[in-house]
Amino acid sequence: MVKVVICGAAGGIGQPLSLLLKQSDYITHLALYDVVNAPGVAADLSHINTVVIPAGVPRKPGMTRDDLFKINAGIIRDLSEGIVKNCPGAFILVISNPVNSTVPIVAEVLKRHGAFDPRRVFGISTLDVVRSSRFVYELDNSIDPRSTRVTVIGGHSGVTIVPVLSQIPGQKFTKEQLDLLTHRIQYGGDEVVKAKDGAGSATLSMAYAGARFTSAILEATVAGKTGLVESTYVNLHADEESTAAFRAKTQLEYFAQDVEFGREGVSKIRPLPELSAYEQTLLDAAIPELKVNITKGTAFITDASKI
Ligand SMILES: NC(=O)C1=CN([C@@H]2O[C@H](COP(=O)(O)OP(=O)(O)OC[C@H]3O[C@@H](n4cnc5c(N)ncnc54)[C@H](O)[C@@H]3O)[C@@H](O)[C@H]2O)C=CC1
Ligand SMILES: O=C([O-])CC(=O)C(=O)O
Repeated sequence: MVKVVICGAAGGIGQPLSLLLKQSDYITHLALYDVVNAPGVAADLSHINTVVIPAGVPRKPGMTRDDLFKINAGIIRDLSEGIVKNCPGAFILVISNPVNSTVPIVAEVLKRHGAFDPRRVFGISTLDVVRSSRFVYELDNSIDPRSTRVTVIGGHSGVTIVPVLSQIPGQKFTKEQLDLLTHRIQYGGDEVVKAKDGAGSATLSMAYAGARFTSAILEATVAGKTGLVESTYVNLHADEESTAAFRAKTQLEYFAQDVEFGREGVSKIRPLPELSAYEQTLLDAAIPELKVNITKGTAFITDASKI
């Protein structure tokens, strides 16, 4: 029996995401919940394998993802409490923004209850990867977006999104092209928010990205497939050994990076790919911003006076 629950299922992302996940071979029971039936109050939510969370408000033009913190932080905290109560061992896949802060909120709630396993909590940053291969293809039609996976590291907002375009085989982008691509990838979400003009943010592309990520998790955790890799925002203690040097150097506890999945969720966090000087500069700009985002999420649970 493999139960998956979507919290915030009535929303823009939740609806198409549920349609895509209904086609999964691995899910025997897909539960869809919205506000009133969040896990904290639902009775039948034991034995949940995976919880996908797109609950919360999306941006309007002119807002940053961080502007959503005021409303979404509390929603994520309450849902996390519900998860602890009903299905503490579930894999938790967070879509709700600001992902850089909402993932630490989930972790801190779970820690409070002694239920935190860093291998099982993920921020879904797959949309940055999807956008990267699409935008690269628009610039160079000889690159197939279906088979060209761009590693995106850092986080999921603005300057914290660091696409590692130098790793694309045979790429020869000029500085001008790199600037253009990087900006589009970092601010692709803003482009959509602006185009929707008050009607929300990316929904169908996020549903696609969310279904792709959830499917990879299920293939690894349920079907035991190996070798599945996605860039995702995780707590670096999920793989103490591989991340020790990076944590010591940056003092970061959370970071998006290529992660290999296994039966328990994270099986390995891949080492950072070799970065060009251009990408190193992007990473240097991402780190302080990430620290602020992470501290804000953590403090929301541990010491609200710091926010
Ligand atoms: N990680 C990513 O790459 C992306 C993240 N997002 C984020 O996903 C979130 C959802 O976006 P949309 O689906 O477009 O928004 P939406 O407003 O269409 O839907 C949100 C849903 O959450 C529900 N909800 C609100 N409070 C809740 C609670 N306490 N418990 C359970 N459900 C609750 C609402 O009733 C609604 O059904 C936003 O925060 C948005 O910024 C959006 C696109 C990409
Ligand atoms: O930009 C937003 O608000 C939604 C999002 O995370 C994205 O589209 O990448």
